[in-house]
Amino acid sequence: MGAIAEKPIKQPLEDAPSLEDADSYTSIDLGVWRVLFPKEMGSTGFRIPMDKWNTVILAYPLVLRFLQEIYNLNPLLVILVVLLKLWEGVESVLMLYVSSRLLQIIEVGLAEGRPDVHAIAQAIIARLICVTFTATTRWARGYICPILESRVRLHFEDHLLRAKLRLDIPTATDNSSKTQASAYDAWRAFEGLCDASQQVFGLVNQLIFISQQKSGGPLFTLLATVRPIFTLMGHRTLWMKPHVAYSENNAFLRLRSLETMAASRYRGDVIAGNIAGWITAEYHRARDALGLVDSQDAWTQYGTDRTPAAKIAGEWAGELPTLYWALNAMLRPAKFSMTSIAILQQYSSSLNYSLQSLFWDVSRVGKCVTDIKILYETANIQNKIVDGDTPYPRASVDSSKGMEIELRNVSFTYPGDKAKESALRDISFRIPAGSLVVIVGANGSGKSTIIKLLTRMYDAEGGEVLVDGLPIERYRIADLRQTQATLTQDHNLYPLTLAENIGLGYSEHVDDLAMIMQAAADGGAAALLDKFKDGARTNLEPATTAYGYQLDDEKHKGLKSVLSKLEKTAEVSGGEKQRLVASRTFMRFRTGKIKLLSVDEPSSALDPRGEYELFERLREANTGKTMIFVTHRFGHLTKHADLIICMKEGKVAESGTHKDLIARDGEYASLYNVQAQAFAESEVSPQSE
Ligand SMILES: Nc1ncnc2c1ncn2[C@@H]1O[C@H](COP(=O)(O)OP(=O)(O)OP(=O)(O)O)[C@@H](O)[C@H]1O
Repeated sequence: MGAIAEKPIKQPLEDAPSLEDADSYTSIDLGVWRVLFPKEMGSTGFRIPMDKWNTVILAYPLVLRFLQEIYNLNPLLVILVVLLKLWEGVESVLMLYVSSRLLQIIEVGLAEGRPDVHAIAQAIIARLICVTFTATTRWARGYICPILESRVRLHFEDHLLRAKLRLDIPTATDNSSKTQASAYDAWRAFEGLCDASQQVFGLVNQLIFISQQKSGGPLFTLLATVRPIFTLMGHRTLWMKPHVAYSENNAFLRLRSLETMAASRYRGDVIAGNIAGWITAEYHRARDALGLVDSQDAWTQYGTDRTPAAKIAGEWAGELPTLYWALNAMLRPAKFSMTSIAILQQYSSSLNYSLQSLFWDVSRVGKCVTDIKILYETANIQNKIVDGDTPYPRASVDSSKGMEIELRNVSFTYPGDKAKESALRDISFRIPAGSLVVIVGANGSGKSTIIKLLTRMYDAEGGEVLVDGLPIERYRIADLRQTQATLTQDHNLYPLTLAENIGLGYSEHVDDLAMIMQAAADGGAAALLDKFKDGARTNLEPATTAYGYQLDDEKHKGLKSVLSKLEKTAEVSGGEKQRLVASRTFMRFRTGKIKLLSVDEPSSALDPRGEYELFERLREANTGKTMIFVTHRFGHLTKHADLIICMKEGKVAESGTHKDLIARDGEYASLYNVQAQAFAESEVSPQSE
């Protein structure tokens, strides 16, 4: 261990992140954390966040629209929920009233030596009625709110589903905070607004009631509010402050990485690599290196008082009501009794509680309004890939052979890319309509990126991508996508039936089983569909709602077996998945509209026969289509290709037919020879022995 302990903790980050606009924020260090705040806000002390309230006020029309939408879902339910919430504000005052009334009646009875049984019984019955009504309204709230919640969530889920589905890739990546908005936020925002209104209503009721009581009065009411206001003003919280917290403590970052390695996704690698011992030793070493530096989350550390002064002052402020009745007892002894002291104590603790709840609920209003804004903004996010207005195909162009493509001096860098060089640098080539093109090249040379530009997943940064002689951006995206079929290894299976997974290649015919079975046969998935009891109707990963809690392996075997049956999902191999996705592409061909097929290494998991058959069937479907294949394997495809584009480091190294490129003896020939040589060696070796 001694030797290990001397090694430096590896730097998980090469450098501290370079922070831009350093003048616009201040920072504080909290243990392993650094927290950045916008400068105008400062990092410490209490400040009324006027900017936040301005945001709240300016968002008023949006909040109104939000409330209106919820109201329209079910007006009766909404009115009921709001009334029940507001009732909470009346209930506390009512309880104060009946409690103090009972105490006063008892006091009078005790003083006179003759308790007024009738009045006491009345007060107790009033109290019981109050308690029963309170319990009933609480039950009603608990019963009715979830019904409204479920309606609100489904409504906003639908809204968000549509908003998110229309986003293109660069926009979705750039707006990740907005696209993470959830329908639950909508309900939380509604509930937050109701709670804040209820707290304001309840507090106003209490203040009016207490200040008008003989044993209370305005001065007492004022004194009773000092402590909660004082405590809340001194309360430091990161919760509602705009901030960024991050850690550059290498020992801490190392601990977090090592801890993650216990997750189930690394299980296989950790066991196979036999590195459990190494992980634990490294963990201990990082823990020792961290020493006594506080690694609790930044929020907790920020809220911890540095000195006891605030606490002491808060407690003193809390003594003001006591001081009030103690002084009154001395100065006006005739007007004071133990009962009035007890009532005053009730008032002061009730005000304390209400003010704390009010502060908490009102401070949540800012977050509620922000959530509402995000919900609506998600639907208004402008896509980065701007739609064109030219229909495709154009009536004036003969596109019966397929799509004609030309790239002129195209350059492209992925958004936020950390690489030194762009993914594509000044590339040009032309693909005549109806050609079979193969793009080859080393890993990372830009092959897939070309396909992404042709399908408008991204737009080129420099240069032009022309489709049938017109810049691709001029066409309507929906038209272009209708005429393109893309088959890559990145495609996923949907959590739907196998038939739907294939049928969605042509969504208008997703129920046409005969067509789906034909597409499955073309894509090599027919045997796979036969494998399952439910055939094409099998859902590999049905959305599961089953969950078990606190189940003991031994004691609850029965329940565990029920759970494992309910959770059952079916697995398919990587090659089988590729066959299903390929079948989806064949289904897509049946639309009869496809003019460009882009195939990007979709066969990595297929056996050699499967791959051969897939490519043959794709080639056979070439009528009226331009076909572009990205591949690392030099076989019959490259031999059949009308054009081979050989990429190197983001540029076109060379292009031509197989024969041309072999004769040129350049990059393509060198890549080809590496594969050809392996077969040549294995063929000659037995003879040479
Ligand atoms: N989403 C992305 N974000 C940032 N950089 C990316 C992204 N996708 C690819 N790149 C980078 O762009 C460059 C070109 O990638 P591309 O996927 O086009 O290469 P490729 O030739 O298809 O590679 P391979 O043969 O490994 O599939 C690479 O340097 C890669 O790291």
